Order: sequence, then C-alpha cells, then structure tokens
Amino acid sequence: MRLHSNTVYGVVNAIDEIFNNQQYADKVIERTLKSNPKWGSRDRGFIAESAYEMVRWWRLINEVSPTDDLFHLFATYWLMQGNEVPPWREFEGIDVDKVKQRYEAISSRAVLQSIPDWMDEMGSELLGDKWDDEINALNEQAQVVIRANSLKITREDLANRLKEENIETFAPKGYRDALVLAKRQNIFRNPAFKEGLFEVQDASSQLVADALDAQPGMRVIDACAGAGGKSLHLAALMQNKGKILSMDVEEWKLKNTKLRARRNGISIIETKTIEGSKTIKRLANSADRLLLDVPCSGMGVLRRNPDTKWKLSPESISNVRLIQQDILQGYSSMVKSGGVMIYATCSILPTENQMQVEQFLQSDKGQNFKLLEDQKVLAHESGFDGFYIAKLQRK
Ligand SMILES: C[S@@+](CC[C@H](N)C(=O)[O-])C[C@H]1O[C@@H](n2cnc3c(N)ncnc32)[C@H](O)[C@@H]1O
Repeated sequence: MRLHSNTVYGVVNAIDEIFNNQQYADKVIERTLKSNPKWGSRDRGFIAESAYEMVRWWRLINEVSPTDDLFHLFATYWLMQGNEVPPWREFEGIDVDKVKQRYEAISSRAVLQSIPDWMDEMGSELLGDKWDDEINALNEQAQVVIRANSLKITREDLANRLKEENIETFAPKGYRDALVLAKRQNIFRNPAFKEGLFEVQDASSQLVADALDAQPGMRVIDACAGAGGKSLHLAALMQNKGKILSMDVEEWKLKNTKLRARRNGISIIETKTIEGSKTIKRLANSADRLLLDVPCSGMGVLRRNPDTKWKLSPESISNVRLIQQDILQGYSSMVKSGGVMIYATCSILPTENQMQVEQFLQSDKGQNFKLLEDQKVLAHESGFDGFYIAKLQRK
C-alpha cells in the first residue's frame, strides 16, 4: 500500500494529541476526520485504523523504534505491519534490519503484548493459564457487531436489506439478534441505521439484556444506563410494553438515550438523573427487574478502546471496585421481593466480577439475595468482548 504524506501527517498529529496532550483516542480521531472533510473513505479508514493500531501497540512500537520521534514511531508501526517505508525525509534513520533485530530480541510478554507490566502481572495472577490467550485476543481488532431492532425488523430481513447494499453479514450462533459485518466499516451513515433498524452493540453486550429475562408489561430499572445501549435492547425484548426507568449520574448521557429511543421507535423508556441516595431510596421495592451495568475498568473491551491500557492503573481499578460495591449495596433495594437483578461489567477481572458478587452476598444487604447463575465471558473463548453477567434473585 502506498503512503500519502497528508494522511500520514493526519495519523502523526492524532498520535501527538493522544499521547502528548492526554486526549481520548476516539475523540481525537473523530475530530481529525471531521476537520478534513475532503478525505475520501479510504483515507479516513487509513487514518482511523493506523491511529488505533499505533495506540494499541504503543509500548511495543516504542521499544522497537530507533527514536521517539513520531514519524519514526509511525514508520516502525508500518514496517511491523509487513509494509515498506518510502524514502521520505521524515523517515531518515529508519533501518529495516535493525527494527527487525530489536523486535526479535524482545522476550517479555508485557512488551510483546504492548501492555503495562502491572497489567500483565495482574492478569496473570487473576486469570492464571487463561491470561496468555486472553491478552492475545484482547489485542485483536474488534469486529463490528450490530443488533437488529426486533421492534422494527427481523435479523434475517436486516441481513437481506444490508446485502442489497453490498454489506455482507453473518449471524453468530447463540445471539438471537446479532449480525457481524464481514468487513469493518462505518455503518452509522447507513440509512437503515437512521431508520432505527439496528444499533451497533457487541455480541457479548447483547447477552446482558437477554439474561435479565424482562417480560412485556414489567417495570424495569436500568440504573447505570449511560447512553442507553442496554435499555434499548430491553425495550425491544419487552416488545415496547411496560416501563423502563433509565437512570445515570450523568444527565448528558441520558439525553442520548432519549434520542436513540426515538430513533428505535421506543416509547416505554423514561429517564431520570440520579441526584443522590434519595433518588434511589424513593424507588425501593419498585422494580420487577433491575440492571446494574456498573462502571468498570473496561479490561474486557481493550480491543475497542486500546487507550484504556495507558489510562488504567491499579489505583483506578481499586477505586472503581469501591464504586461497584457501593452501587450493589445502595441500589439493590430497588428490586422487589422475587424480582431479578443483573450485575454486569465489561471486565474480565474476577476482582470486579465474581468477587464483588461474593462480597455482596456475604454482606447484610446481600442476605436477601441468591445467585441464580453467572457468565464469565472471555474474549478468547467467545470471540467477542470480555464481559461478566451475574443473575441474582431477591428472596
Ligand atoms: C458501563 S457504563 C453503562 C453503559 C450502558 N448501560 C450501555 O449499555 O450503554 C456505566 C455507567 O454508569 C454510570 N455511573 C457511574 N457511577 C454511577 C453511579 N454511582 N450510579 C449510577 N450510574 C453511575 C456512568 O456514567 C456510566 O454511564
């Protein structure tokens, strides 16, 4: 593939923003693409993919590159992808053989997998034999998965409709509404998306609403609803009958939920910003089903958000674990006796998952609950994101 200097500069500038100005990768890439409307879809694809891959392999690239100059780092990345580097002034000092030698001399798993040492130690300690395969899988590029909005279309009809537009998909087994795109592409501009026929949602994430077993007519609370991905899925499973209260501490996220609900043809979602413990207390014993899709480290979704590797720390994981336990303790009272609660994370770490549930069950509040089942979804076993889903019932 031939390199073009304007797009390489685009990648290098984006990387500069991400690492030297501590900006979020997805926001920087979105801004870069927006500010250059003349770039065609190939150029956009090149910039987004190269920037994400450089973020993913940042530690390894830095180890192998002759210097920390951003063009040298880009050239190292480019060579490591099996490409050739053109004789540009920016790439002077790059010696292909030396890059190869430096790469071959590395034996540390943390460097080869391009993760911080602490993350490798934590993963190995908590996941044992499974860590090697898991971190390998978490470094792969994520597939684009969509969920057919069953309120408007069946999965089969959606697949046929996309096929008419030359978008090939396949239906993974075990996920009733999921379709995987055969080729990665930006699907948000597709008219079917604007008509609310599908949402982009990983297959593992689609297991969460399914596990809650919400029936039409029920009263459901999604207490950490964010931009509403799971609320929308719940509404579809409930055939848009009953009531879903989508709550979050961040009001702006709930605004997004409302917009998405309208596009999806959903009328049963009401949103409420959590102002404090009073908001929760007022809802005691009110829900047939309660979803706690809690904030987490995101260690199960590193494929989608590779910059998480560089933003997390053992301290930030300890902090989020405190919030998770607080949410379990404080929010579980909203479910009625006999009702079902799901505790879910997009993490693969047992400390955020089964150990949190065990701690809850051993606490005073947890005495009222029993664990029905839990799913520990690992990326290397499922082929999709890493998730944890525990189903508990209030006695
Ligand atoms: C994993 S995300 C939720 C994703 C969302 N359910 C979806 O499917 O798109 C966790 C959410 O919890 C919210 N959050 C953080 N602390 C919270 C708290 N104490 N109570 C409720 N929500 C909280 C965050 O703002 C974030 O939107």
